[in-house]
Amino acid sequence: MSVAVVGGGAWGTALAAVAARAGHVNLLLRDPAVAEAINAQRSNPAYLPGIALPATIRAVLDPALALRGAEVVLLVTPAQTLRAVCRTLLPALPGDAALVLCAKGIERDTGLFASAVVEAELPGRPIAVLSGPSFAADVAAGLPTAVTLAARDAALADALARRLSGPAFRIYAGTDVLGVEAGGALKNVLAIAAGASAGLGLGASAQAALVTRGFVELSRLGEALGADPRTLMGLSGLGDLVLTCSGTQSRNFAYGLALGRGDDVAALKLAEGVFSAAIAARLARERGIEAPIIEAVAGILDGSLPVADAVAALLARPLKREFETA
Ligand SMILES: NC(=O)C1=CN([C@@H]2O[C@H](COP(=O)(O)OP(=O)(O)OC[C@H]3O[C@@H](n4cnc5c(N)ncnc54)[C@H](O)[C@@H]3O)[C@@H](O)[C@H]2O)C=CC1
Ligand SMILES: O=C(CO)COP(=O)(O)O
Repeated sequence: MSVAVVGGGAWGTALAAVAARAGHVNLLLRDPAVAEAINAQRSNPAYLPGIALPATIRAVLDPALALRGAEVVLLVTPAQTLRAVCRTLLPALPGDAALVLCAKGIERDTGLFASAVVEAELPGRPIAVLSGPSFAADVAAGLPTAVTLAARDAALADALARRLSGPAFRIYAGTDVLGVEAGGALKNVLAIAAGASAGLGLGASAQAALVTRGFVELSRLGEALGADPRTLMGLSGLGDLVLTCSGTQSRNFAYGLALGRGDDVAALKLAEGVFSAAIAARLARERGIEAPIIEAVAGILDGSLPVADAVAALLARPLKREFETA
């Protein structure tokens, strides 16, 4: 299957590098300087510094050229850009190309996950989602990584998992599209909380409590949205939550850390949780799901809740059972 990747940032470049081991990959991006660096120097210093890229990646600026003959198209731009990117691609997209959605987020204006956005913009296309604990730099460097790819059509998921896996990049196939998306989007919000806790110097015990109680929120909300609990316990839920809450290699954690320390966040890299927090909190509220950590992150980000007050509010919650017994 011939592959094209849309988005030449860290993750798009890393996924193109894996897919390019099995054949030529077109990488569609916007910045001529990045395209030039990839084609001439086999590197992407703007987004993946220090990593040598295979010669089988071709960076392309023209959608028609990039997508010609593509059987699989990976969409790897930030979640909030997905709808606009679909509209840009439509005239050039081969009708039967399978779309693999790799962004982790919730569309802030609609509350839709990526698959619903793409189904609305490009109806009738075969769609899969890919998510799981995987830092772009690790994947591009060939370090062992495992992720989940889900499509409603199980045979499509299996075929895509085979095509996109690499020697150290293991893709587990599944059919729970919503579960994979919910895990990937919600863990970003929770990683901001974990980073803020570290920035406030609350210690490793608080960190563990946040990750654990955060996972309860991810599970409750994910299940209320229709996710299979086993997916949420898997790579794209618990797995990615653990990774993203583990340190500053995560941009969401780094963003929270800066908030906790009172540092400026303006120049930080993309942190998808910033855009998903308020809508995640709203989705929880609308479904009557208790999600105090997600609510706290949303409040910190919209400026209504000082970071220190968020901690006090979480600690002041009434004591309760850890879980209800039948
Ligand atoms: N970096 C990582 O380790 C991982 C990232 N992801 C997810 O992948 C998605 C992309 O993240 P990164 O590549 O890391 O971000 P990035 O910030 O490194 O790159 C974003 C890319 O999207 C392009 N872009 C931004 N707005 C655009 C628009 N309106 N139209 C077309 N292109 C646009 C930028 O030019 C850039 O090439 C995010 O949803 C992220 O959560 C998922 C797994 C790992
Ligand atoms: O999704 C990721 C790892 O799985 C990347 O996390 P950050 O976007 O927080 O860097």
